[in-house]
Amino acid sequence: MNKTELNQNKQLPSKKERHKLFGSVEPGPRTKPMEKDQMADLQNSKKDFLFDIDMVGVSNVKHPIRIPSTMTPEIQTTIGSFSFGSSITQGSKGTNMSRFTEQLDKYHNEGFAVDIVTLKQFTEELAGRLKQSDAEVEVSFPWFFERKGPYSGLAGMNHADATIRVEYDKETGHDVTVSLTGKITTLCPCSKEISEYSAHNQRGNVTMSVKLTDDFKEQEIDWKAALLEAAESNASARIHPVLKRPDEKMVTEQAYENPRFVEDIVRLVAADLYEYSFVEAFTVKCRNEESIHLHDAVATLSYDKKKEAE
Ligand SMILES: Nc1nc2c(ncn2[C@@H]2O[C@H](COP(=O)(O)OP(=O)(O)OP(=O)(O)O)[C@@H](O)[C@H]2O)c(=O)[nH]1
Repeated sequence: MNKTELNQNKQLPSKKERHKLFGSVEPGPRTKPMEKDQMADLQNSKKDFLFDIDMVGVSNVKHPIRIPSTMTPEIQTTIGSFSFGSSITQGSKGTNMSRFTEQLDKYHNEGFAVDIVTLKQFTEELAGRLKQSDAEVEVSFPWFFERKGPYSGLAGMNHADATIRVEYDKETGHDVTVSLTGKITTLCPCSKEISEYSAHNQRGNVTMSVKLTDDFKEQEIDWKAALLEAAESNASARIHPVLKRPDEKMVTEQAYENPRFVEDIVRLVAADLYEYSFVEAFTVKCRNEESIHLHDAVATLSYDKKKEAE
């Protein structure tokens, strides 16, 4: 049916009358100032407000961002979920929340590419804008990468969940922690050992949180690709978007030849992170979605190379 054939016989009241019908009322008298400089500024009141606050800010801010990558696609537009904050002292009532998103828009207008150098600059500038001695910014986003079938070479897109967290303090400088959750295939070693045929397998979620060394250079290392490789190269098999039968055979056999418990995964991934010179400390978690249970199998391992050096 097209526009002219539609039967529109109902006589509706005007939009203004409709709003009134549903409860809208005439605006009341305006007694408070409209000009910014005459408005009360509660958040900037100075008094003894009992406690310092560790962090106050905004979270769950969705924004388009550009992500550079050494894997294809080399630049991608994706959606970042941001949180911003800073501490405030006992003497301040509140922070100026509009300044977080105001700064985000400034960077957006300058073509915000979310890399570590830019985020460090962003966080330091934010502390200045807030007139605080510290600030923190965290952004999480789905990072996409091309993956080819091992035999056919047919490509498709996979993704991993990435997070960058930058903490800035006027006294101590920047601390950067990056995280990546990649998905892998694991095949149960116990099931393989005890069964006449087959072995059950799982989809594993490997989350690596890594504190970067102060001299980390992202022009030399793509941390996303490095963490993904740590997870996938230690798995029973990698996960692929496109698999033809020869690919499927290869992936199935590879998983059977490389059985892994959840404990094996966290230890093997930890070994790779230990060898990465840009990693100062790390936590590895693996959560296997079990195919023979309704529950998941989980393991966590943390290591701090700085403590080892002490
Ligand atoms: N501090 C504080 N602000 C809030 C809270 N809830 C909402 N707001 C925000 O207060 C913001 C406006 O505050 P400011 O950023 O201080 O605005 P302003 O004082 O005009 O901004 P400046 O000119 O930068 O000082 C709005 O964006 C609201 O979102 C809250 O719980 N605490």
